[in-house]
Amino acid sequence: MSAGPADPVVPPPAAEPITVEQLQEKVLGTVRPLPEHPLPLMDALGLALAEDVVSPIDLPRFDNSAMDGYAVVHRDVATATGEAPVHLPVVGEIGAGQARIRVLSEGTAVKIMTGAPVPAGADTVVPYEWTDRGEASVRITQAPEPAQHVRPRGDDVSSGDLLVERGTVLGPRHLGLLAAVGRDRVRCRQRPRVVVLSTGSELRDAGSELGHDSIYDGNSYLLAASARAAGAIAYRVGIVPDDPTTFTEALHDQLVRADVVVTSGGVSMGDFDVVKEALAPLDTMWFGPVAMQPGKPQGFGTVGEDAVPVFTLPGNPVSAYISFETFVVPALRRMMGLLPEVRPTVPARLTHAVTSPPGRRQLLRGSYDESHGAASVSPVGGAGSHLVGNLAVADSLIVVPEATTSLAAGETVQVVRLDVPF
Ligand SMILES: Nc1nc2c(c(=O)[nH]1)N[C@H]1C(S)=C(S)[C@@H](COP(=O)(O)OP(=O)(O)OC[C@H]3O[C@@H](n4cnc5c(N)ncnc54)[C@H](O)[C@@H]3O)O[C@H]1N2
Ligand code: MOO
Repeated sequence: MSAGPADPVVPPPAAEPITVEQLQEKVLGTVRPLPEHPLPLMDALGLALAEDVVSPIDLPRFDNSAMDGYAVVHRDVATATGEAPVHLPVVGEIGAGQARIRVLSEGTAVKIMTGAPVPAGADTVVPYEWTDRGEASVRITQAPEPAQHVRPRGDDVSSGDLLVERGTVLGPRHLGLLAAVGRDRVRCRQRPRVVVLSTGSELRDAGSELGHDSIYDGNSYLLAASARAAGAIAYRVGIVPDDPTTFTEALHDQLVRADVVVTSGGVSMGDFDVVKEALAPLDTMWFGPVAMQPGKPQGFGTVGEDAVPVFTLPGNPVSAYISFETFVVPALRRMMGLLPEVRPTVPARLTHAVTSPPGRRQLLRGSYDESHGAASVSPVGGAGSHLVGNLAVADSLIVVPEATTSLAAGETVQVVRLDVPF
């Protein structure tokens, strides 16, 4: 039997895409909440509180004046009018933080400033506007109500009150309250440290010269800024060329300071897809397509002794960004103890018709508007995953479900609002 022509190389069958939810489940089944620590208040902004905070003191801490004026005994001034003013000797002055006079005798008045402690014996404050502002003696021409302009101790917060509940996401007002009762640290889950690596031999740093075939590395800024916006600490590592050994070394160098690693590029079908080449042999990593657009080629798993979660996002900028929002943000929120983990969608009326390929959930860039009552969303630019100009203008993603290939203007769609806290 004579030898025939060599058998053609048959490529392995393409992997079946998994759904967005399946990859989210894989991610959330892997990442764990980070440990809790007492953190300085300013570092706790945006984090979930990991303790119930009970007030150790009353607020106001002492009866204090709500006005600049005179502290008096109400009985002494009850009859004061313009026609029949009351005159009282002034025994001194009490400034906020300068309360040398602690007791007031009947038949006298003491100057008092807003916030200063009302002396024992006094029960009412007469504002300057109802007096002649006398120094040695004061003429009072209007009678206040009993206890008027006195802010009583414990009126706002009582010692022992539950001030901020475990799980509350701390905003500026919570931090203000916690500091007001004397807390300088609170227990929170620590922020994840996210290392961002951009791969691609075509990449150059912003600010440097471009060659005829090079482009600027926008993704490391896009992803590091997204990590910071999600509440994480971001380390933007330099560009890694398309060389698997260099990539593996760069990755392992970074693991020591990473709770999460995010890479961009090198995960598709190309001849230089460095990330896939370096990590696909690990049985702790998964690579495959996800039924979404942009963001089809994805990889996720863990690397190193500490099993650091690694997200290998596609290099196209819009794909990288949408993948980060869809898969990395829920992981970061799980680590920080923030709920919900996946950003919720809201309904809105579509202003223009759109089309979409079958079998993939399309996430179209959109501009959301609720200024005219009902919520609406307009598509921004095309669907191409290289269109960063459009991405910067968009504030939302229009969700076109997998089985839908077209939507008419006026239909209701689900929208991911990108810039609103959740
Ligand atoms: N034969 C096939 N080719 C491609 C497929 C496919 O299924 N079969 N999928 C396409 C899809 S979808 C995507 S998304 C991309 C993903 O490719 P990679 O993750 O391997 O990314 P690269 O090839 O490295 O880069 C893609 C694109 O993005 C630019 N890029 C990369 N990094 C950056 C960066 N840091 N800043 C700015 N721009 C970046 C890069 O220059 C390329 O233009 O694969 C398709 N191909
Ligand atoms: O799926 Mo790719 O992520 O379209 O650009």
